[in-house]
Amino acid sequence: MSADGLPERFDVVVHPARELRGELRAQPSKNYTTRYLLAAALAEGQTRVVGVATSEDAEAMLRCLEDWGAGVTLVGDDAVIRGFGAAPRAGVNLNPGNAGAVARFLMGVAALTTDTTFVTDYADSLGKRPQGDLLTALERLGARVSSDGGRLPITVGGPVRGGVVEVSAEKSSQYASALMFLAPLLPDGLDLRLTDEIKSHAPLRQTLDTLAAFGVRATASEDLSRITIPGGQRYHAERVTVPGDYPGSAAILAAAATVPGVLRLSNLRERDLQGEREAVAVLREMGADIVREGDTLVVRGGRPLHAVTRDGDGFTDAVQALTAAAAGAAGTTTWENVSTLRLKECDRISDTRRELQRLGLSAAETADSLSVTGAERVAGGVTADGHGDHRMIMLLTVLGLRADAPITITGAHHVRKSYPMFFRHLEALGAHFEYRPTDAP
Ligand SMILES: O=C(O)C1=C[C@@H](OP(=O)(O)O)[C@@H](O)[C@H](O)C1
Ligand SMILES: C=C(OP(=O)(O)O)C(=O)O
Repeated sequence: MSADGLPERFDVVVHPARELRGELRAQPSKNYTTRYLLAAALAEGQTRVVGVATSEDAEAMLRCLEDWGAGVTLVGDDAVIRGFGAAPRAGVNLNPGNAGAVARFLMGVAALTTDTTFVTDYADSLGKRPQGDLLTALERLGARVSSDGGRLPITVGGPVRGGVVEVSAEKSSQYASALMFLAPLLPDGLDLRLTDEIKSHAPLRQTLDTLAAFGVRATASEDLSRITIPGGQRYHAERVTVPGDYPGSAAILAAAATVPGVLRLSNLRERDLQGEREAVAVLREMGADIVREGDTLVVRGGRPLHAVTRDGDGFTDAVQALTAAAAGAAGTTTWENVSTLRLKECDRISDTRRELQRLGLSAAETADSLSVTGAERVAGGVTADGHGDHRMIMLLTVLGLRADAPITITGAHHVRKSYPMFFRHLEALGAHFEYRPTDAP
């Protein structure tokens, strides 16, 4: 059994919920957890990271940082990190699990070592995701890079001095973020030129926010196409606190908006650089009753919703949760400009369209958009594929809560990648699940 009391690997049976009612505290942010832990390890001395996430991605970052020589002590909900500064241990094999941001950020920093090799057990997920744009930028800086056609396993080695370098931001913002973490520790720093269409601006601003929190000077053009970080700097922060997680909360908010009841969800600060805070505005635009009381959102569920058309790139990690709400909204909802969704843990455009259709919903896709036509009822009584993707599992779960008959989701344990307490949180609101152990990975 795992810490959440659930089987190590399981399929979940989602029973329809008549009502969701109660209070929850949003879990710690995945994006800020990975950033603060890495920055703390790049500092010399000790940093307390208050309220870190306990997800698989957080554990992956902690594991890799320890392998690189950081001291990690978990004290209650906090992680106390003794950093290795600009000298991660050389000759190490790092395993980032299935965590894309962890893998990318560490591949950038690996230019501080003579050689670091990155491997993964998730050949069909992280192993398939593209790394070429980051590797090209690292090679332009003089790093030695070897890969399997731009995919893991990958070895990166320095030293590099820094300077002017271009990096494409069209497939992922994580490549640029990776170089931003490396930059201040290089002799010459980095003058980053982000090329092609820049996607996922919000995580780039979260990276800038993290550098500032650790005393690192950086300047960026308003459109983020140019980011300049002087070299010879040091990371330093005594203590940082991880804010609440908007991407995972978007699934809870979608559930609360589509099922009758009242939810109070706290620990979601109004001023926050996570793009997925926009999920609140989108749900309101759809007709949901959501009121903010400071850092708490109050949702009164069950109101009729209507479709919207939105550019989804600004809240990429909330698109699937919002799709679950859109599946019950009158009309056809379209998320535009979401091509990067094809490059996540699964192809979140085609695989989501397929699962929606499997549940009897009308859905469509183009190269960079996903649409769903809402239906008053979802029949349920089917087994859906979780695709090993935490956000697909959350989408399907929210649909199951509203279905006429139970929905079974395969590989539901993969929700632990970002939200280990997801099912327990919904149970606290009155949802009912069955957990069926499985030998499937
Ligand atoms: O920088 C980050 O922490 C992240 C950036 C986003 O990825 P892309 O930049 O690839 O869209 C997001 O989907 C991911 O969950 C986390
Ligand atoms: C894609 C995600 O994360 P990552 O890119 O870090 O794997 C996500 O959290 O939805």
